[in-house]
Amino acid sequence: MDSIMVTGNGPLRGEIPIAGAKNACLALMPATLLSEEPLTLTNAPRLSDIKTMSTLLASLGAEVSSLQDGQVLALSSHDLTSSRADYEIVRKMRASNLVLGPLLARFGHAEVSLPGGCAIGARPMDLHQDGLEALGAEIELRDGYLHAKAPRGLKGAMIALRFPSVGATENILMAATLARGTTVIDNAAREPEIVDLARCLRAMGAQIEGEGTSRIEVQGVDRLHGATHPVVTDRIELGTYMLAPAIAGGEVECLGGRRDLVASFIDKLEEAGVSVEETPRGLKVSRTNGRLSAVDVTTAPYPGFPTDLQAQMMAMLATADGVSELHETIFENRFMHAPELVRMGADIEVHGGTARVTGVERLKGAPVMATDLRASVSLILAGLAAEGETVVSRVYHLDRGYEHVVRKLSGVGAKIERVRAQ
Ligand SMILES: CC(=O)N[C@H]1[C@@H](OP(=O)(O)OP(=O)(O)OC[C@H]2O[C@@H](n3ccc(=O)[nH]c3=O)[C@H](O)[C@@H]2O)O[C@H](CO)[C@@H](O)[C@@H]1O
Ligand SMILES: C=C(OP(=O)(O)O)C(=O)O
Repeated sequence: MDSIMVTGNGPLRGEIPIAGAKNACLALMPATLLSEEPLTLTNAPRLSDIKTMSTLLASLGAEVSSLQDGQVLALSSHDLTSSRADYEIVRKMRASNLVLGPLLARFGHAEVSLPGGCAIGARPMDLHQDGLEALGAEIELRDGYLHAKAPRGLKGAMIALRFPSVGATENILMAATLARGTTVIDNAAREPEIVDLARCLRAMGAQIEGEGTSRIEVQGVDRLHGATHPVVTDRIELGTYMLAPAIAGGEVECLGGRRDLVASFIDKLEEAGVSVEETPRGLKVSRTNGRLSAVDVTTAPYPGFPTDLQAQMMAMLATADGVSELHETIFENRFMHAPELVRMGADIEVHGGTARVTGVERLKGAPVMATDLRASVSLILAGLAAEGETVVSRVYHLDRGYEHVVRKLSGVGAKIERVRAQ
């Protein structure tokens, strides 16, 4: 297995282009299942998760072509042959569950393997299931698969989510586009990826209002048509690279970055002493003077502080002056990076959903192991300012969500390389 070697070598300078959002693209791709006509996605990120979703869609009979070095995805679901999402693919990536709503809406039945938990938490699908059942689906769990059918078709309904789940909102939203009548999703997730999905569905002919608020209303239509849609900027990749100069010092412009995508995250950066400036091309981040200050962070659904930036933020706070508390409220087991940061000399105590980080002057390079996607990149960020060499193993987690990480970071002066497995 490949690993990444980083050597802390001082301030970073230059620009980093930010890719299209993994989590938006993973919801947009299954939207192809809703229409017989082609869907083209531009600004797609080049990631292993996107390849996994392509494989899943191809297993259902969809055609997926990757054009322009992977930045354009041409999808067609004209001749679907299967409505079964197999365990062998679903187990590799939880977002595979996003084919459930579209398949059910298009075919009136679907069998989707239950993804199961992952390193960060149990991640059940009860909200997806309850929402689709409210639309008239009958769903039962058999042999590890959710067997869903809607013998009389889907019918619009009032659905109030107990929690604003991103995936459940996406599955219900996609299914509702082809349901008869009006669907209202209350306490809907408000993430930019939901807004992006709604915009794409609208370009395909869906009637949707309220995306980006807690109440989404959908008027079902008989059919959706083809469309071309640009994937929204990846706010998590953006936040990750904004932390590179915050940790290592220097000034980096993140091209394509927008303040509104990461406003609550920027509030915390600024509170810690990082400077963030909007430019015509994106966001310029700099840290020029001295040590950063400790800040407390609580993760929350959008527009709150994203759980997907919590690990990376911890890497920054590991060397801030004072004691920071990080409260993780979305996933029950998302501090797996803490013991690895401790191996690098960080002072972190974890009690349940709270991590108490006492900033140290400097981290020291060490061999560390990534357990999930954001944990792996947090260790790379920590390595940027650590003394000596940090070797991050299990890089396949990183490949799920960060394209060209070595190229992007070495482009701003970091000493980083991928060490290929023998
Ligand atoms: C591919 C993708 O877009 N992944 C993102 C998506 O994941 P995902 O869509 O899985 O996240 P959710 O918003 O659904 O999950 C948030 C919380 O709700 C719980 N829950 C969710 C569904 C359900 O039916 N029942 C239930 O209890 C989960 O266990 C978790 O504790 O949003 C998360 C929260 O912003 C991000 O961290 C992930 O990167
Ligand atoms: C948790 C993440 O992804 P997924 O939902 O695909 O596991 C993530 O992107 O940080």
